[in-house]
Amino acid sequence: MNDAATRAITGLVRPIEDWPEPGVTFRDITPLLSDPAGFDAVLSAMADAARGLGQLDAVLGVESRGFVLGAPMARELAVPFLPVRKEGKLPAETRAATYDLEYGTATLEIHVDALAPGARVVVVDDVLATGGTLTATQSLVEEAGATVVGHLVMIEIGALGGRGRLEPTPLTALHTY
Ligand SMILES: O=P(O)(O)OC[C@H]1O[C@H](OP(=O)(O)OP(=O)(O)O)[C@H](O)[C@@H]1O
Ligand SMILES: Nc1ncnc2[nH]cnc12
Repeated sequence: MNDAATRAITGLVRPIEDWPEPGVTFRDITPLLSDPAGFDAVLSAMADAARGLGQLDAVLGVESRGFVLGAPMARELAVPFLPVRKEGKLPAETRAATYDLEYGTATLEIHVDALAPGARVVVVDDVLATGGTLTATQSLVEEAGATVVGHLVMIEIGALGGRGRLEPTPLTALHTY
């Protein structure tokens, strides 16, 4: 693992206790995003991990923090960036998946014409908690006849067991709490 990325995450991601509800330790990435060297280290490490997954046809980013990481990664890898959005935001025909979060429920959507059958994609997000977000995203990809070759997150919250829900699809996390 990239030491500069690990240092950036452990030094710049801020724990906020009992937010957005009691019992949750929220991992706030905003201090890292405002540190250009730290942000660059994390993006480089994530792009390196994505290159290790072999040929990729697209990077999918999950709204909203997955956009912040996924779009610059797609640019670095020179592949399309495809947004997976919260309900009601995408203008053309969509498919949808509803899922549970650590603190609520949500629905994600993707444009029906975003993915070609057979496409190989990586899904990018900032945090893996319960795995609901990435599981729902994978189901959207598979409904399109495409394949998630890997999930890629900056931070894994190990105690919530999300990794197990994603098996056998590989998950790379730059840092696990
Ligand atoms: O593994 P899970 O339990 O699904 O949780 C992880 C998801 O929760 C957060 O997003 P959130 O839905 O809070 O939206 P945001 O990125 O717009 O803040 C985070 O950015 C991940 O997408
Ligand atoms: N504890 C947490 N911190 C940041 N983002 C999250 N998404 C789900 N759980 C989270």
